[in-house]
Amino acid sequence: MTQTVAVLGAGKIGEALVSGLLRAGQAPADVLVTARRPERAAELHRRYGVEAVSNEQAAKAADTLILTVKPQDMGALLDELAPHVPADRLVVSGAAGVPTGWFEQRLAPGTPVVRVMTNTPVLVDEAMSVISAGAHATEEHLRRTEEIFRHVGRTVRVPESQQDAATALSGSGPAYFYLLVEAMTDAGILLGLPRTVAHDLIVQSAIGASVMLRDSGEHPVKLREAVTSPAGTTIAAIRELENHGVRAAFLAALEAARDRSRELAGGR
Ligand SMILES: NC(=O)C1=CN([C@@H]2O[C@H](COP(=O)(O)OP(=O)(O)OC[C@H]3O[C@@H](n4cnc5c(N)ncnc54)[C@H](OP(=O)(O)O)[C@@H]3O)[C@@H](O)[C@H]2O)C=CC1
Ligand SMILES: O=C(O)[C@@H]1CCC=N1
Repeated sequence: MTQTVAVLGAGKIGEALVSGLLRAGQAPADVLVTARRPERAAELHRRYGVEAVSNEQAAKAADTLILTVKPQDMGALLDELAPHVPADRLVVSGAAGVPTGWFEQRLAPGTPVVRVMTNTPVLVDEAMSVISAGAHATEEHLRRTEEIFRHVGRTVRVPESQQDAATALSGSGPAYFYLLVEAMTDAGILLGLPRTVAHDLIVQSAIGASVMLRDSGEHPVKLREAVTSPAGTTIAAIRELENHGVRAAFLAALEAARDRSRELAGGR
């Protein structure tokens, strides 16, 4: 990796990407960051030794620009950035909802744009990053993007038409698991366990179940069946989950997340 990468709007996701790039061997001199607040810029410089520059300087200096501001801040960023981005730069957007066409309309004709939906496990190198090409992005641009995001987890390519669904599933996905852990810990307390014990039991069960899902190659139904003994405890719980419509709640919830991602496309 010898190309310069700039992370514009280095908040939670942007900082995790900077950290991943450096751990993968990219020299701090080849990584630029931008921030809205001077104290945030200083913090990133202190932590990682990377140079904090203006958005305009980043646009002029970096081969790849990764935009990690919130969707609602993307309009202001593009107004500032667009006049300074040469058409041979690769622009990677990490924002939920915003289509590549929106960037293409604001950048010089022919500028390659790639859209990525990652997730917060990027902080522990276990991200799921979902990648789509815009109209002018070639195989080489997709590979460059994959190379960056592979340092912090897995990558998968999908057509851009599937990005709002991917945002609902893996972009927001970690939040659903945290909610589940929270609810199950409360249940443990209801059953008389100390909070710390309940938390540890659920977290380790979640880790064990996740590793089995990833490594066994078995369908989740098979894995669940192996836990569910005839007339046993698990089926008693599953009856209640079905009675309370948990499966239907997930279908409705992910539809709502997908719809919100679509709405963000028009919200800047
Ligand atoms: N959080 C998540 O789980 C996921 C988020 N995403 C997407 O990633 C993006 C970033 O999310 P996240 O990291 O959580 O958000 P953060 O708010 O942590 O990071 C965004 C950063 O951009 C800065 N910023 C805003 N405008 C500008 C500007 N014009 N120039 C320079 N910096 C600017 C903000 O500054 P300030 O600190 O002053 O606000 C902030 O530090 C979003 O688009 C989101 O849709 C994608 C997948 C998962
Ligand atoms: O909630 C959000 O809008 C962002 C995008 C995916 C996860 N967090």
